[in-house]
Amino acid sequence: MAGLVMALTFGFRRECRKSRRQLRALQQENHDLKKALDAHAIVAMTDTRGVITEVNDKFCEISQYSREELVGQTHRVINSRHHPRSFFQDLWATISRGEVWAGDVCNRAKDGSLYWVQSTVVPLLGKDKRPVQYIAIRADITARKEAEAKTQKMALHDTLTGLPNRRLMKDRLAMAVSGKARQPGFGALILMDLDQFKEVNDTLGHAVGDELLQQVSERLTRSVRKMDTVARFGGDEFVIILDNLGIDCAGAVDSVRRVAETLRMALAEPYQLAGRQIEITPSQGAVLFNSENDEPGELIKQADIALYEAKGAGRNQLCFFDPALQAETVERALLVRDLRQAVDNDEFKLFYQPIVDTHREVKGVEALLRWFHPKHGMVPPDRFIPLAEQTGLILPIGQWVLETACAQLAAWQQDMQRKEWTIAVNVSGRQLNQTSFVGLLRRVLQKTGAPANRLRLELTESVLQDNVESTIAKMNELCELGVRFSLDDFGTGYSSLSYLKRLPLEQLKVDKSFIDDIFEDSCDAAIARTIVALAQSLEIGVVAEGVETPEQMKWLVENGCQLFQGFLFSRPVAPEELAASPIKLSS
Ligand SMILES: Nc1nc2c(ncn2[C@@H]2O[C@H](COP(=O)(O)O[C@H]3[C@@H](O)[C@H](n4cnc5c(=O)[nH]c(N)nc54)O[C@@H]3COP(=O)(O)O)[C@@H](O)[C@H]2O)c(=O)[nH]1
Repeated sequence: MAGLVMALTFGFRRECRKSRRQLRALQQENHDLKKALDAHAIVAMTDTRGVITEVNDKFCEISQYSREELVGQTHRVINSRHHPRSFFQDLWATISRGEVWAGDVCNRAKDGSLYWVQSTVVPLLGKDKRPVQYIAIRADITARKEAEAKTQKMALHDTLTGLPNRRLMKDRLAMAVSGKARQPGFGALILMDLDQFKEVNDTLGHAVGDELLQQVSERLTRSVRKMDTVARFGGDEFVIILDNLGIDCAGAVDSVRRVAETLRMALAEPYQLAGRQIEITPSQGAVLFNSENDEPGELIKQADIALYEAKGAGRNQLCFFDPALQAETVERALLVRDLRQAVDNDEFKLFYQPIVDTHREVKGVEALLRWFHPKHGMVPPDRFIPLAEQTGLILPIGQWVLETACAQLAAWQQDMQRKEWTIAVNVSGRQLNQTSFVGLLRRVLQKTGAPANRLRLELTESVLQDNVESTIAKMNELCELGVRFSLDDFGTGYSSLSYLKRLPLEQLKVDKSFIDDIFEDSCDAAIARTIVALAQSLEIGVVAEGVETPEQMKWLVENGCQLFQGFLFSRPVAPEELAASPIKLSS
């Protein structure tokens, strides 16, 4: 028995020593695990109410609170208010069920700075399988979140100005439009473009242009409410989204007008750039929206149409989108698209209208452009010349006209009947103002071999309104090449008689509108008579335009006019159809 007791005692002691060894080993393992966890993770333990019972050093380090300040508090102490209430409601619902919750949390440190943690909250369960406490294990992911935010900002913001870019603007517009389902009322989209930006870029360089865009962005942002969006649409185009403009349409229109005016005034203050004072004005197109069914892409197009109207109406102003304009604008846009191809596709033809003397002998012709559109047939110049002017396409088209007319003049040098004819070509202000215009015409004359003294350039009075001095200088340079000038549509503009005598003109053309009514309107007759007398006293020629009846011609001859153009003699025709002199009068 004693032997058995001893054996049991030894056995028991051995077992106890073994258990102690195992316990020490377990404690060591636990300690190592804790050390490893502390080195890597931010750890906190809470009770079931969320009161912090234990935190590790990393928690104190990242939150900047001491252990004493944290234990006994809930996690509210580090709440950043970044997440909505529902975020934490979801967290608590998950862990209260005894499930693990994982997610990214933005917290606020003691000094107010924000930090991000990737968080896993593990409930420790009691015998009844209900949580008795929670362990939160977190990793600092602030750097990753900052990098992500930076990438996202770059993807959604314009690098030059820092403003929301086109993509973000479209998102915000889509949000504002869809918000109409919950909150009725008007919002508005303003599309804005800087009227003189191209000149700033061209004359002062792109660096100055960039600085101007930055200053414009700041002024725009300062001029609207925080809730409004100012975005850069691209180039010198900006978009402003206004929301919550009320449920009354007229009131919303008034608000948009007020904001547009504020923006216009903000941009009107001179800019100091590259040691120069620069002034710019904006053109603005606006459209209202008040239904979640409005299409953001369509709204942008409509604001663009309104912007186009504002520019066409003289710039530096606001136009609202008018649905009636839409069809016309679409048609115009299609025509411009086709006009771009027209020279290359050989769709233009020059027609010629004779200019005759008192014996109906042809003395020259006016070249008049015709566009034979593959689908629409003949498009009248009144329809496409203004579009060509607005888009700058008048430059390549005008060059084609000059080349074709000069080639015709050169060809007529071999034709005894037409050798002496002149060709008058209409030249727009935009063409004449090109710095390279004199060189261009010199090259065309050389290339075609046309006699320069048979070429007439027809200018309208409007061309002479701006930069009179430089226009006179350019006209004199062109005269040295041998070409001559006519002043077209005379009497319809605001020509100053004082500079008329300084212009190197060969003739005035009396506008058709005066000839039309010489028998009905005594004023028109007096004006036509005065223009003829003026030309005589300036010792230059005069051509009466739009002569349609023999009576008109008789009256003009009696009043001293020597040259005539009009349907009475011939409509503009293709060169091969030009009648021989003297022209038989049409009945
Ligand atoms: N910059 C350029 N402008 C051009 C060019 N080609 C034409 N145009 C301008 O387009 C406007 C319309 O021209 P068009 O339809 O050719 O009309 C001309 C004549 O057909 C018309 N005319 C002439 N006589 C009569 C007449 O007796 N009755 C009547 N109803 N119409 C008549 O007048 C137009 C000529 O006008 P003008 O140029 O003022 O002499 C017109 O403004 C053209 O200038 C081009 O190549 N470049």
